[in-house]
Amino acid sequence: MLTATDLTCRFGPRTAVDRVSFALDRPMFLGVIGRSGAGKSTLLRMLNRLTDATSGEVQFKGTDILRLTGRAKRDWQGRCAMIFQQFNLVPRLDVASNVLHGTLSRRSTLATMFNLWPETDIARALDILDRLGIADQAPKRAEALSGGQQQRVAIARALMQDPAIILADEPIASLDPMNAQLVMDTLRRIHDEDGRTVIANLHTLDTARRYCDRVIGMRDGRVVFDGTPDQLTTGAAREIYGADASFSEKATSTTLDGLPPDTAYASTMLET
Ligand SMILES: Nc1ncnc2c1ncn2[C@@H]1O[C@H](COP(=O)(O)OP(=O)(O)OP(=O)(O)O)[C@@H](O)[C@H]1O
Repeated sequence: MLTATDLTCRFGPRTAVDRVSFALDRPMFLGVIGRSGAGKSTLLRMLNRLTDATSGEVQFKGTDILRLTGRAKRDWQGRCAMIFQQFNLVPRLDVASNVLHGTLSRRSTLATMFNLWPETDIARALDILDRLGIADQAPKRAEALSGGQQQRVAIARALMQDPAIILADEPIASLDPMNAQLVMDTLRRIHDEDGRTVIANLHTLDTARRYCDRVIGMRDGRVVFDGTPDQLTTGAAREIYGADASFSEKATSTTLDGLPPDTAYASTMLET
């Protein structure tokens, strides 16, 4: 279905992603973990064509993704929607309009300028918001919502494109544990109910273990782990995070509440 072969990205002398290969033979929930700078965001951005690969190949259902240009490239970016850590909403715009912006790639400039949305699109946007439990927020400005609500609006905007794949670049890194869980539950539900593939960059092991069918671990641009959550042992985590024998599982946990302050601090250091 989706195959990456020897995917590489160099920024000058720096190799951000180094010959990464993986194949998804069916829709799944894939987690990508690794410490800061491991190349996770660059990998996702290459899949979506936001960043140009230096070499390698990406195939989706027989299409050579890295060769797409113009309209075909924009269509791919719709089928492979991306959500970001900082939500990337228009803060002063109402929630419903933010969601409707998910259809921008197939609208005329004139219709966009005059904020003219077809009724069918408006009804669909409201249905999606309802499904994600935030329909009552539709008239509010995006900036008035909590972080967890804003991320669900971003997911709703992605769903407007009816994507086959959702790429989530650290979707919960700015959220408190409760909102992080809400957002991860939402992404998992979208995979389970719609059969969409979700590929999520995650900072924490416990989240990867809990939500993913498969986990890829990156270190210095390379894949150093590719397996199921069960195979993600403390030893495997050490290999991914490059930590020494003092490596603590708790230091990559999102559940900071029960941890002593210094452990929570260590977690923050690993995560940023
Ligand atoms: N546009 C760019 N120009 C130059 N270097 C870049 C660019 N984007 C990323 N890099 C470098 O590539 C490497 C991988 O970065 P990337 O953001 O993909 O890592 P990451 O694992 O997603 O890290 P983080 O969790 O901090 O976002 C880093 O060394 C980063 O500094």
